[in-house]
Amino acid sequence: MSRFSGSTDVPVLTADEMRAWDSSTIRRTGIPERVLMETAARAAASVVDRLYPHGRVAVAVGSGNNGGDALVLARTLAAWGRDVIAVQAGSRMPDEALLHGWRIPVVPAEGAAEAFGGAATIVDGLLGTGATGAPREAYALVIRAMNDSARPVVALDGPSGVDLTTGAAPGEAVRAAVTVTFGAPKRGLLLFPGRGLAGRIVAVEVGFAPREGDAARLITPAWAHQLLPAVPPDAHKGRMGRVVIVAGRAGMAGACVLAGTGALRAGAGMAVLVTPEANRVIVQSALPEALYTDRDTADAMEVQRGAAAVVAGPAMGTDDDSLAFLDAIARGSDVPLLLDADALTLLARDPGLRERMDRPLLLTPHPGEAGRLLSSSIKEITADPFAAAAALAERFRCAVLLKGTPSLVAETGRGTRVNVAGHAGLATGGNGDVLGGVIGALLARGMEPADAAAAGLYFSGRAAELAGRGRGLLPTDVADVLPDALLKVPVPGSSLNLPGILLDLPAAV
Ligand SMILES: NC(=O)C1=CN([C@@H]2O[C@H](COP(=O)(O)OP(=O)(O)OC[C@H]3O[C@@H](n4cnc5c(N)ncnc54)[C@H](O)[C@@H]3O)[C@@H](O)[C@H]2O)[C@@H](O)CC1
Ligand SMILES: [K+]
Repeated sequence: MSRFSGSTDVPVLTADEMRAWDSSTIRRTGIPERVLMETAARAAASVVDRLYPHGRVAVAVGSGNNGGDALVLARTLAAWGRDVIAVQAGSRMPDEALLHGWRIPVVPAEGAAEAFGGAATIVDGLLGTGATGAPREAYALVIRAMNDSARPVVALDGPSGVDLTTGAAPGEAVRAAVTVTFGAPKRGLLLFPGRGLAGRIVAVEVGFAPREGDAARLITPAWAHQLLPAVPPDAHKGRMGRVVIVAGRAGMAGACVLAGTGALRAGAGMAVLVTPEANRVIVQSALPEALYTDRDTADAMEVQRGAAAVVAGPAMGTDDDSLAFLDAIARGSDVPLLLDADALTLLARDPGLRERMDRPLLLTPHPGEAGRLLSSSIKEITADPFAAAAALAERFRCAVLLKGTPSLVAETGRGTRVNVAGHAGLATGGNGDVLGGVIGALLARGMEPADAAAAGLYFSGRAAELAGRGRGLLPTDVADVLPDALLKVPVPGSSLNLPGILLDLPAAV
C-alpha cells in the first residue's frame, strides 16, 4: 500500500537526472545548495523523530553532501533535544560549519560498532547519488557495523552501497528499515537488490523547481483512476468493448479462460474466446459469460469484426500453424492488438510480422521473451530493464510492458511508467493471462496502449493487494476482486503524517 497524497506525477530518477534537476533548480531559482540540504535534512530528521522517538541516534557521516545532510540532521535532532553521536567514515568531515556550533561527539570508523551498540537508531549518511562502485574500506567497515548492530537504520537518499541508478550492490550495502529520499524516488530504490535494502521509502519534497523533460514516472493510484473511462449510466455491452482473445492451444484451455476472466472482470462488454475445438467444453463450462469461436475453422478477419481490441498469445502454441494464424489475425484488423506469451515467441521468430500489420500494438514480454525479441540474455534484460523496455519499444515501434519487479511500460517519446502496486503473490502461472485480459478490456474502452498497459498493471496489482498477502493466491482470486480495485482511489492508509510520499513496498512473506 502506498500513500501518494493523490499525486498523479511522481518521477523516478537516475542519479544523473537527480543531479541535473538539482543544478537546474539552483540555476533557475537562485536557491542556495545549503538551503536544499537544510530542507532535506530537516525532513529526514522529522521522519527519524516520528518513527523512532526514543533513545540515542548514531549518525554515520560520509565526506560528500550525503554526509552534509547527515550533519545537518544530527544538529537538528540535537536542537530538538535528542541524544546524538556522529561516526566519521571519510578521512574528513563534509563541513563542520553545518553544525552551527552545536557540539556533537564524533567517533572514527573504528569506533562504529560501539557507537551503534549504544544507540537506539542509526542514520546512514555515508553515500548518496555521488557514490561510485563498492564502498571503500572505512565506509565498508561502518556499513558492516551498521548491519551487525540489529538497530533500525534510516538511510538518507538511499542505502549506502546501493547504486541509486541501477539498484546494484557491488560490495557492502546498508540494510535500511526506512529510506528518506530527496526530491523523488531514485530508480535504484525500486530495482533489486536495492529495493530489498531500502525498506519503507519516504520521498520528501525539498523545494526543487518543476522538472523539465522526460523521466520515468510512478504509476500512481490517482493517475490510473484518472485514465479510466467512466461507465456511462446508459452503458450497453456494445459500448463497453468487445475483446477477442486468441489463446490456449489444444489441451491448454486454462490460459484462454483466465484471459477471458481478466477481460470480463475489468469490465469488457463482451469477450470472444478463440481456441481449438478440443478446449470448447472446458472453456464454455468455466466461463459461460464469454462467446466461443473454434480457432481451427475461424476466419481471422471475420472473428475480429466488431472487436474493439484483440489479445493474442497466451499458450496459443509456437508451431507453424500458430504462426500462420497469428499472421492472419495481425493483418486482419486495425483495432489495437496485444501480443503476449507464445505470440511474442512467434514474433521473435518472424519479426517481419510487425511490418505486415497496421494497427496500434502492445507487447507484454517477461524478461525471457524480451531476450528472445532483442537477441540478448535474460541477464542483460534484468541488468537494465529500463533500457530493455525502451529498446523493444523502439525496435517494434509500439508500446511495451516489460514484466518484472517492478514492471515497466515504455513507448518511444513517452516517459517510462513504473509499477509498484501488487506483491509477490502475483508470481503464479496464470496471472499474466489475467493481466492480458485486463489490458485487453482497457484497450477496448479506447485507452492508448501504453496507458492501458500501465493502468492494467496498477489495477491487477491493487486487486492482488485487496485479495490478501498470503501465499497461494490464485489468478482467479485476483481477478475476482478486480471490480473492487476499479472502484475508487484508495484512501491513504498511513496515520504517521510523514513529510512526504510513503512507498510501502511489500517485503517477503
Ligand atoms: N541538491 C541535491 O541534489 C541535494 C543533494 N543532497 C545530498 O547530496 C547527495 C549527493 O552528494 P555528493 O554528490 O556530494 O555525493 P555523495 O555524498 O553521495 O558521495 C560523494 C562522496 O563520497 C565519496 N565516494 C564516492 N564513492 C565512494 C565509495 N565507493 N566509497 C567511499 N567513498 C566514496 C566521494 O569521494 C565523495 O567524497 C545526495 O545523495 C543527497 O544526499 C541533499 O543535500 C539535498 C539536495
Ligand atoms: K545514504
